[in-house]
Amino acid sequence: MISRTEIATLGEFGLIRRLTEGMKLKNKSSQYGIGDDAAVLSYPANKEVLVTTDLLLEGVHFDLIYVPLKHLGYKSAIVNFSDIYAMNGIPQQITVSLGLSKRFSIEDMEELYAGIRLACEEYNVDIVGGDTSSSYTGLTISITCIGEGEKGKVVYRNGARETDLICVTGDLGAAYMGLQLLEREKSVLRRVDKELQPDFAGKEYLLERQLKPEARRDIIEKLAEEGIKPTAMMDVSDGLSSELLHICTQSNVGCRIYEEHIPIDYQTAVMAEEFNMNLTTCALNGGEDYELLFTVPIADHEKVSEMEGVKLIGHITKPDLGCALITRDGQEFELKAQGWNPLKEESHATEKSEESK
Ligand SMILES: Nc1ncnc2c1ncn2[C@@H]1O[C@H](COP(=O)(O)OP(=O)(O)O)[C@@H](O)[C@H]1O
Ligand SMILES: Cc1ncc(C[n+]2csc(CCOP(=O)(O)OP(=O)(O)O)c2C)c(N)n1
Ligand SMILES: [Mg+2]
Repeated sequence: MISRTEIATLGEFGLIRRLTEGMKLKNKSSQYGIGDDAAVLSYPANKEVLVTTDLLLEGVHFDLIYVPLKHLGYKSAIVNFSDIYAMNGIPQQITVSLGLSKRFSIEDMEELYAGIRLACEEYNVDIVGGDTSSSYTGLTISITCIGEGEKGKVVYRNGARETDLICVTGDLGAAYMGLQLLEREKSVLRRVDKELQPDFAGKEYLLERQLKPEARRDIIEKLAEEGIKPTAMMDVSDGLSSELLHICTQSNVGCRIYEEHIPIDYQTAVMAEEFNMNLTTCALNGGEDYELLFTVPIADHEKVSEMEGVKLIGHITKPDLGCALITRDGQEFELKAQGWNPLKEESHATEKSEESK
């Protein structure tokens, strides 16, 4: 059994020391990291500095019944890197802020940090600071990521223009099916035998996409190599429909995407069938794909259609045509943002005192 040491035995500073032991700064832009009142960063004049932040709350964004802490740490860092790549930038530093309840031991935090540190090693990012405090309500993780973009090369959500092509990387809906699978096994295990291990054979890809997603650094590198600067770009965290509507609203354009071109993995399709769910709906609204959605001028058609891992799914239109999906049988449906929304009624957390009323 893994030993359990109360966080109180080390205190805040002891814990921070333990978690950040042996960390070395890798990037030139990281002048000074952990240990003072603020980190010191230094970016050259030809770079833009990009800043993004994400808040992850236990029970809202993750469930520790089926998410190992190391995976959670890895994913918390990755979702921030993904936002920097979505600006056509390169992540350089993160700060990590934690709210911890008494349920968590030093060993738990070491696991979480092992995941964060692994992601930082793989993506060449420095951890330069953070904050640690106690919490009454489980685990809270907030990561801020700082990245660099080349002046004139940063890509916003508002640059899509009529006739541009709409591209998406990888495949969609798998992380969502992974979550459905884990939720199903959780409720089955609760009812039956605690010792029984669920059988995930043939569904590994879905679990990997939910538990250990990657950010598309490779695509950003390839676009640069090919000399392509997307006109608009964002990452798919809440679902393709929702993100496409963001791009179209902010760019004041409409769009047409084609059901038959939406990239979906075989395992996602099998799982949707098993759950009796509409596959296209899952791919459009599932979320947590952390793929890149971008638009390019029609002149780049040949280049993007030859890029591995990139699919053309439609095109940008005049704003008055609205945003629509063309189904396999040629019908047109208005795109709606039905993606995951932590603030919508059913999922909006209720105050404990209100619940007991
Ligand atoms: N509480 C907040 N205060 C200020 N800005 C916020 C807050 N929450 C979100 N934003 C900003 O709103 C914009 C959209 O946020 P969001 O939908 O969360 O984007 P993403 O899906 O990329 O994380 C971003 O520019 C983000 O920084
Ligand atoms: C217990 C649990 N509930 C819900 C989800 C699904 N989920 C968590 S984060 C997320 C999308 C992104 O979250 P958000 O707070 O909107 O991040 P942002 O778009 O701001 O980056 C989704 C679909 C999950 N993985 N686990
Ligand atoms: Mg956000």
